Amino acid sequence: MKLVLATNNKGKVKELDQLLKPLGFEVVPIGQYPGFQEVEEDGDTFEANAIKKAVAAAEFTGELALADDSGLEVDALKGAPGVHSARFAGEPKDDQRNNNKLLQLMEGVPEKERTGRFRCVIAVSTPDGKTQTADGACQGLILREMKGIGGFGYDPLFYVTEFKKTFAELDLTTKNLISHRGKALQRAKEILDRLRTVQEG
Ligand SMILES: O=c1nc[nH]c2c1ncn2[C@H]1C[C@H](O)[C@@H](COP(=O)(O)OP(=O)(O)OP(=O)(O)O)O1
Ligand SMILES: [Mg+2]
Repeated sequence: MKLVLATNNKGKVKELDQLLKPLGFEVVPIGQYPGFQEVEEDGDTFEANAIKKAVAAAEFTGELALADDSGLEVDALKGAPGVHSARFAGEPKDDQRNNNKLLQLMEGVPEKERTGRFRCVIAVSTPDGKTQTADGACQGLILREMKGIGGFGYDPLFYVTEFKKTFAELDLTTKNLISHRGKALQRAKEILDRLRTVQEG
């Protein structure tokens, strides 16, 4: 069964692909459908944005579509950048500038107050516009300098105590096991299973 990934983020595609392939889905990134207009992510919540992206992709392609809206909540910044994570340092969205801005805002914040978490909401939408969501979170600390070269986004600054490593130092399989995205997808599996049972009878 075909499953369109409603994301242009190559890092997400890589992670979601590894999680979804074993489930037997034929995973196709939306980039392979020319002419798809990226939706404006103007929702107040991860959920609203994820739904918006999934619905648009399912409608455009006529296939089952899965979207991910995610971001980093930093306690010392009262939950920022949150839903605005991708464009934290303005347009165009840029991981390096976002990380630099985060480092700057966190200057002088003591160890104990450097807590935060990634959140992810996955939305699954059918071509007839029915949508279901699943969420996941992963707790960590914001480092004072970037560490590691893997992953994407804020990964080099996000330190997981349990592994004594940043997300950028973990291999894909380990990140998927513990990440916000991995956890959300674990929950989304049930949604996908049900949809497939209905479809394939
Ligand atoms: O595992 C992660 N590791 C590091 N950073 C992450 C992660 N997960 C989300 N993030 C950051 C990247 C981006 O700054 C924002 C997501 O924004 P978000 O709008 O959901 O994704 P996006 O614009 O990159 O791609 P798209 O909307 O096409 O799916 O949070
Ligand atoms: Mg986005």
